[in-house]
Amino acid sequence: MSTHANEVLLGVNIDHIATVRQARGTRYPEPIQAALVAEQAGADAITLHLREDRRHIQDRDVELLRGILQTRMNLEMAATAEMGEIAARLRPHDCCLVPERRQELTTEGGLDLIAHQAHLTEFCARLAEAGVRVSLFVDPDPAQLDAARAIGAPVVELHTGHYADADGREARAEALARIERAVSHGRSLGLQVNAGHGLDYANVKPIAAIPGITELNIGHAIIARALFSGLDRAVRDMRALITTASAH
Ligand SMILES: CC(=O)[C@@H](O)[C@H](O)COP(=O)(O)O
Ligand SMILES: NCC(=O)COP(=O)(O)O
Repeated sequence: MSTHANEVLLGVNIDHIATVRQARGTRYPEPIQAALVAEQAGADAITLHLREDRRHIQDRDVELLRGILQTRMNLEMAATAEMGEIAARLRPHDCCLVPERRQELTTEGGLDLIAHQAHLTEFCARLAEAGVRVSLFVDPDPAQLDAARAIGAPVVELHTGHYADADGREARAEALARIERAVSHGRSLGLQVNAGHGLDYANVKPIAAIPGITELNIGHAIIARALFSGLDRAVRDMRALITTASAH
């Protein structure tokens, strides 16, 4: 676990260990083993996305990890009745509510909090009652952050996918500036502001350097690098990049 008070925290997303397992229906690779290695290598939390279609993480993974993790479990899920029941039963430390579309390859954007404000207000209240800290996965849009505040969620995670996918320096700088403004706006509303999606070894530093950002959730790039350098090394290398960037 990190000890520096201002250090940006790293949540390691282990979904794609399960993606490889599900590709063959084997018993390996084991996401539980990955989570423990990631914790030992310096992860501050383990993130996993229990998708409605169960394409990677399975219910059994969440159940086993809930009793084993030594850091925090950040469970990503859609705001459906089924997922609400699972979260209320297992009570992960954090629950990040995300949009899901069956045909998507990966999460394509943030939740529309304005369109679903009434449902999400009720959903978040039920999770808070169960002792779960709720985070809302949103685009870096001030109106969405205002809605997060109105809904009563203590945490938001800014979707960094458009920053990661930006084509060219100008587009990347524009996407970064949008995230910087959103962090500052979210903090002014009293929200904890996290970020994630599509972050990798080449693009993480400017995001980690944003003042006021608390935690980055990173999965695909870390698991991909682990194929060649091992998961322990892959987590340590990402941890070091974040630490260096957030120290300046
Ligand atoms: C919500 C988010 O940005 C990620 O957790 C992402 O959902 C990872 O899971 P997938 O790779 O299945 O999209
Ligand atoms: N919430 C973002 C996350 O957990 C990891 O996303 P990615 O690094 O796999 O794109």
